[in-house]
Order: sequence, then C-alpha cells, then structure tokens
Amino acid sequence: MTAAREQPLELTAISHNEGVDAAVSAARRVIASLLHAGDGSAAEMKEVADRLNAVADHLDEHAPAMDQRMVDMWSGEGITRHDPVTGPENTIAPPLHLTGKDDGSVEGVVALGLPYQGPPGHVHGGISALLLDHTLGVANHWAGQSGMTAELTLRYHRPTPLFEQLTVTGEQIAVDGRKIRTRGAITARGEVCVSADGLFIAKHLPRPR
Ligand SMILES: CCCCCCCCCCCCCC(=O)SCCNC(=O)CCNC(=O)[C@H](O)C(C)(C)COP(=O)(O)OP(=O)(O)OC[C@H]1O[C@@H](n2cnc3c(N)ncnc32)[C@H](O)[C@@H]1OP(=O)(O)O
Repeated sequence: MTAAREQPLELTAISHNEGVDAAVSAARRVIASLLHAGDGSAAEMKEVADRLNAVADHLDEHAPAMDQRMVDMWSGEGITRHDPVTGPENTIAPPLHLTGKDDGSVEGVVALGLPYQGPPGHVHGGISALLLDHTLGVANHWAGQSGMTAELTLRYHRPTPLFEQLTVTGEQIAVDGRKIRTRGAITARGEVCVSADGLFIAKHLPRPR
C-alpha cells in the first residue's frame, strides 16, 4: 500500500516574494490598478507613465542581453519560472499553481481579476484556452510523455466567473506512438465552465544554448 503523501507534489514554481518575484507581484498590481483607472482618475497619468518608463529603462540597462536571457531561462530541468501561466517571473501569469496528484492527473487553483475579463464579470475565452493548454501540457509532463499542442478543442459550458476560485485540471488519457491525448477542465463552485480535449504530438524544440 502506498503511504499517503503529506505534501502535494509541486509542478509549478512558488513565488519567493523577494527579488524578481516581489517585483513581478508589484507589476501585477500595477496592471490591475491601471485597468480602467483612465482619465477620470485623480492620479496624474502622464507622471505615472514617466515613472513606469523609468523603471523599464532601469531594468533594461541592467539586464543581460536577450540571447543570454533565453539561455538562462532554459537552463536546468523541470519547473519553469518564466511561463505565462504559472511563472513567478512572468507578470502576465495569473499565476496558476499546479500540483501533481497520485492518480496521474494535475490540478491547480487560481482566481482571475479584471485583466482577464471577457464578457462582463467573466473570464475571456482565450484566457481559459491559455490555462487549459498549459495545464494539459503539464499533465503530459507529469504522466511522462509530453509534446507540442497540435489541436485543442474547447467547449465553453457556462461563463467562467472572475474573482472566484477556479479549479483547473488536466489528465493524460492515451498515448499512441507520437500522438498524445489529454483532457482537462475549468470548474467553479463544482460546475464545469470549460472542458478541453487536446492532441499533442511528441516533439521538442531545442533549447537555446
Ligand atoms: C515539472 C513540471 C514541468 C512542466 C513542463 C513544461 C510544461 C509546458 C507546458 C506547455 C504547454 C503549452 C504547449 C504549447 O504551447 S506548444 C505551442 C503550440 N503548438 C505549436 O506551436 C505546434 C506547431 N505545430 C507543429 O510543430 C507541428 O505541426 C506538430 C508538432 C503539431 C506536428 O508536426 P510533426 O512534423 O512533428 O508531425 P507529423 O506531421 O510527422 O505528424 C505526426 C502525426 O501527427 C498527426 N498530426 C500532426 N498534426 C496534427 C493535427 N494538427 N491534427 C491531427 N493530427 C495531426 C499527423 O497526421 C501524423 O499522424 P500519422 O499520419 O502518423 O497517423
């Protein structure tokens, strides 16, 4: 009998809340705070823009060259810190936090705010596709056979709410040669909002060196 695991197996990088991770958390706040703050705001937007540009100039002056950044971000194995879904170093990542389950599937939770809005009060369908594509990709990795997305079929069952805890799941269901079939879903309050069926083809692009 397998002993119950005390800690869930982390499949995504955890924010350290210091260094670049803390800066990224602050930048996420800026993105949300700017949204529809608009010209009706009492804040002086020209000054805000100047200050943000000064921050970006400062970062660019001190960052390694782009090709070196590419090499660095792809060094090491396993969990990435830069991807646009879970990455603590990526400001556009919500971020989704995924863990691996003993049954071979993966599961994560996330609550999405205004930057991810599509219909009023609800998640943009393309954002749901992004979350599911990535989660199915991680599910493949967790199952031991991964590849690139060839097809992603989504069914939007009901609007996906903003500001509520969403559960995102993924599970590899079949491998046939290079073809990998994977499915997943986004649920809110126990109801499926979006379901996904993916076809992945075993193919891996070379890492920058
Ligand atoms: C610890 C945790 C770590 C996390 C790890 C990181 C997780 C990261 C998660 C990130 C997740 C994000 C993931 C991303 O964002 S991946 C990025 C998005 N995807 C792409 O950019 C893929 C672009 N397309 C390609 O590169 C190629 O077209 C692929 C690779 C798809 C196939 O080109 P390739 O030349 O290699 O294959 P082939 O032509 O020899 O065909 C082979 C077989 O496949 C069949 N076929 C092919 N295409 C399709 C199709 N569309 N529908 C149905 N069938 C298709 C084909 O008929 C043939 O079947 P058969 O004739 O043999 O029966």
